[in-house]
Amino acid sequence: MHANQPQAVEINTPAKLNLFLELLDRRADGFHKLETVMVAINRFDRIRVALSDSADVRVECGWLPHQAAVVERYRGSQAVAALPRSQDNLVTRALEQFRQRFSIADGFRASIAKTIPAGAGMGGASSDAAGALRAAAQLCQIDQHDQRLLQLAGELGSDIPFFFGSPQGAMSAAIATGRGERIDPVSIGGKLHFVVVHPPESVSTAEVYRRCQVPSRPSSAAAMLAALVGGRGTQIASQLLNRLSEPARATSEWIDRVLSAIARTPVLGYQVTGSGSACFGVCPNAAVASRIAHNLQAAGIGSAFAAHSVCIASPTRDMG
Ligand SMILES: C[C@@](CO)(OP(=O)(O)O)[C@H](O)COP(=O)(O)OP(=O)(O)OC[C@H]1O[C@@H](n2ccc(N)nc2=O)[C@H](O)[C@@H]1O
Ligand SMILES: Nc1ncnc2c1ncn2[C@@H]1O[C@H](COP(=O)(O)OP(=O)(O)O)[C@@H](O)[C@H]1O
Repeated sequence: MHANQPQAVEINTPAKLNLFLELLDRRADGFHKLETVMVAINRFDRIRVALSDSADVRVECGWLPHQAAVVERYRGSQAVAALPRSQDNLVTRALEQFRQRFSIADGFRASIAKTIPAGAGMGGASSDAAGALRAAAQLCQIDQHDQRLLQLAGELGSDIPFFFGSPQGAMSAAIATGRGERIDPVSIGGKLHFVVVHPPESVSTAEVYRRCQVPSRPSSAAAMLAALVGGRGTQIASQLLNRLSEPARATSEWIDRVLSAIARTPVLGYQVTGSGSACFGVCPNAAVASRIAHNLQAAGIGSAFAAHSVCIASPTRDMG
């Protein structure tokens, strides 16, 4: 280790919402070619990664108190995704692969404090894995935008590269193609405001993709991209699309309940995010988003919160 090398790195890993998701084709390997527009939002897990003299990877993962209370309230009623044990955590796989790929002799210790609901279509596991890889890269003095690192990220999970942000500077939204691993940053004309509702039932991404259908004439994301540049909530709301919403609704009855509750509020438009089960509404501003979140929370359909778009942040060093 060099004298000025950080011992540990921390990073806030954001959740994402899919504003647009269209399926283009089913590939021979079972994955789907898609076009999706994702935006990072201010709901974060916090991950700390440290180097270790013992040549292995260990990961601790737990809910922060507020989210733990939400999970506890619904435990036993419906399947709220449990947090995986260390060996099944995507972060463990990410750090193990990182050690192999970059021939790192040291081991890693990681701890994750979670607030992003699991199995919600908000990308929590992918964001944690991206944070772990970016932190490990910083600890080992490897450039965070090194092509080998991005390649590894894409192999580990389709959504992981989005959470690396852009080497060109601050990025909060992007269009993802391929199976989701090819990222092009998208400009947005201002901060976007949302209300997000996560029902007390998680959904498996693989199960939703198993039930999906590729349309014969897929829609294009072009109008959504233009609406984002304009930054007007009403236009963005009119372009929301999610081709996975039907198979997601068929997988969990909660999704229809949440969507009808959101439909009764003054949101500008609403949709399922990713493969569900969380749904969101586009709001004209922060005050409206908070008021709607408060009312939806009282409706007993899960956990509701206001959110806004954020830039994907850089890891911070800890020399201690
Ligand atoms: C649906 C989306 C939309 O952003 O997000 P989530 O709902 O998971 O957050 C993504 O496409 C999810 O990406 P991610 O969660 O990284 O999926 P992966 O781990 O790569 O794949 C999980 C499973 O989903 C299916 N899969 C995933 C991506 C893709 N383009 N086509 C697929 O068919 C495959 O069956 C795969 O085994
Ligand atoms: N660090 C992690 N955080 C949350 N879930 C994880 C993690 N690592 C692996 N998983 C597993 O991945 C599944 C889905 O991950 P998540 O990102 O929360 O949902 P989604 O793919 O719907 O966005 C979880 O149900 C859990 O079993």
